[in-house]
Amino acid sequence: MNSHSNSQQAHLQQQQVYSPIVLTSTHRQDVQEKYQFSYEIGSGTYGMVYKADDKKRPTNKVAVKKFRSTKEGEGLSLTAYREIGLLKELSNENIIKLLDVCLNPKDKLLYLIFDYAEFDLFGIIKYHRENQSHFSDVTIKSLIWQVLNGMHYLHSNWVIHRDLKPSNILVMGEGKEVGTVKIGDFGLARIFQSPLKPLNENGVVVTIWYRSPELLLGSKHYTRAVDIWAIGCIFAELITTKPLFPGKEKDPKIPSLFQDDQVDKIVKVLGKPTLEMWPDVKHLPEWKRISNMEPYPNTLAKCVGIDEKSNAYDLLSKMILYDPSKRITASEALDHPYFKEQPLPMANAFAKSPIPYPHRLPINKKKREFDD
Ligand SMILES: Nc1ncnc2c1ncn2[C@@H]1O[C@H](COP(=O)(O)OP(=O)(O)OP(=O)(O)O)[C@@H](O)[C@H]1O
Repeated sequence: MNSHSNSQQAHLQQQQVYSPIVLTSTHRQDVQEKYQFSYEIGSGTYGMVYKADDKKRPTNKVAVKKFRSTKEGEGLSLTAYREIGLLKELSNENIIKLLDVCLNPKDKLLYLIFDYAEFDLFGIIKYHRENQSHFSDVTIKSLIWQVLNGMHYLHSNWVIHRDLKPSNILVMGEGKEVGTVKIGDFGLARIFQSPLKPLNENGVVVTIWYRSPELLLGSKHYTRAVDIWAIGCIFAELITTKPLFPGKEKDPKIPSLFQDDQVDKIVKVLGKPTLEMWPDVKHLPEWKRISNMEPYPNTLAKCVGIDEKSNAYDLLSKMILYDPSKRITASEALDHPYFKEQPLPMANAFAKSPIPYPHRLPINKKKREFDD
């Protein structure tokens, strides 16, 4: 290739990278003009979540996620805006609908507007744990089937969630979708930050309980298998109502990212990973740290309290598998005999309406004004 075509190509590449993104008027709208804020319902890594009404369709409740500003002077990259635009295109019965994107001219913050879901698995599991009651088999199966169905859709569209946990698994509380699972927060981890840090810059704790062993051992590559591991952990948690691997997070001031206690919790349930079961583990940066550990037997069935010969155990053990390349995929899991035997999964996971769990409350138990 001659130098002329080389420079032309470089110019073209530059155009591709720096072509201006056209922010439509919908993006630049004042959120308070479009949405009537009720109160704050929670906060997480990225900012606060509010319950609100869509002023044009007041019967429609929405959840508005207000993103914290990034460091002084640092806006969101064009790539981030483009990716958010792509998330708006995603649509499946088991993922939460991103309805609108607002760049608020007043505070210059980004707001994402989602369908409102009355419940999430964090609250629902907590309710059962505190009441010492258990989920029925049909509820567990319906919840896991729907999570896998939403995840299969995301994975087929090249979206890896990366931060799946009970508070991100929402459940609709009313209307024709009552009892339906909606996966929330998908795509955000990649756009905004890596969830590898135990504590983010704003001091919000990021849970490591659902983190896969390959990430814990230092892999920098996110694959679909990290989401399957998290779903496996949530499956076990639904059965027992207790987290399967509740590791203690390390003090973030300690420089190493290696989470000893989290790894320890996993090894004590699944046994020590061997090169036979996971040949590629030897390439992971932190492999040395576990290669000298004592061997343990695999006690997963006992820890979860299910029969080793059951289909439920077979599926669970294929999700919570050390080697990510051998871990079951979402599409294979949906085809597993567990979902073909009675009771069959249902669209309303709770098989009754209204769903008998406490509704979301304002986080300060009193109405909070949007701007205070
Ligand atoms: N669409 C929604 N409808 C109703 N509640 C929601 C919706 N999206 C999120 N929430 C709730 O708002 C709260 C805060 O959510 P958020 O996703 O910001 O944080 P998180 O999941 O607790 O933590 P992280 O940000 O680290 O993932 C959670 O209780 C979550 O269930």
